[in-house]
Amino acid sequence: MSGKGIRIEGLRKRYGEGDTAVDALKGVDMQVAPGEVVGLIGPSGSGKSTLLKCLGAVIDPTAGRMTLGDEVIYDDGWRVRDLRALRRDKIGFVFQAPYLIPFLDVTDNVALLPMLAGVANGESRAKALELLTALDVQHRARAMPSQLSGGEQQRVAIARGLVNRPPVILADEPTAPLDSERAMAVIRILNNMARKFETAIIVVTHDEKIIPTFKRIYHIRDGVTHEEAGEGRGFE
Ligand SMILES: Nc1ncnc2c1ncn2[C@@H]1O[C@H](COP(=O)(O)OP(=O)(O)OP(=O)(O)O)[C@@H](O)[C@H]1O
Repeated sequence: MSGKGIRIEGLRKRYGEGDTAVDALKGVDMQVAPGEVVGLIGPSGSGKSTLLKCLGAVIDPTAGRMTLGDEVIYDDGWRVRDLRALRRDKIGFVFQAPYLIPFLDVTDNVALLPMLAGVANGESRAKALELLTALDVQHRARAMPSQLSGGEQQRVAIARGLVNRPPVILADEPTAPLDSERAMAVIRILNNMARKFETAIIVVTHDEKIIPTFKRIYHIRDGVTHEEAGEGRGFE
């Protein structure tokens, strides 16, 4: 892989200490190239959420190494000073529930992140509209979240995850509440966006509908990942 994308080596996470310690990640290796969408699959308690939280700089790993592009962000300790800026600028999150802010309209829900990063309001809204257009939901730009269908809300949430053009997107069960057709639409969008913006995307999922679409899958069991070729059947 080139210097871009995300790479994890020997990542460990221990919760607690002594007799009650839980080793949730026991040396995870993973790499996702720019433009690639990989699946992360594993049974309950296998460490998926822990891995996403470490990748998203939401919790501290215990040991290992993480590289984002050419930058080492963690090497037995964080190597970036401002973790908030890392989360805001380098990592996009897409969750199972869209978690849109109910009192902001669609455009401002998406524009909020660049605004928080100091981008002028007009420019932030223009960025938001560009993505809403790419996701074919621009006709709802002035609507409030409660006025949208579930699929539209999820597309707005994807726009929000992408608006700062992060090199990495972490998607946690992004299709769980959607029917087959909408789930495929979300996967198609994530793949298109990955290619268009050179984003590395990791999708945690149990969703049997979308698992065959991945070209590569990481299985996590008991805190250890194993890579497998997926069916890569596409998503039409
Ligand atoms: N804050 C915590 N303190 C102690 N142990 C934890 C904590 N969070 C998770 N664990 C433990 O770490 C292990 C991995 O949990 P994790 O939530 O990462 O699994 P998961 O694969 O996301 O599970 P699920 O699919 O059920 O959400 C489990 O044994 C869990 O009990």
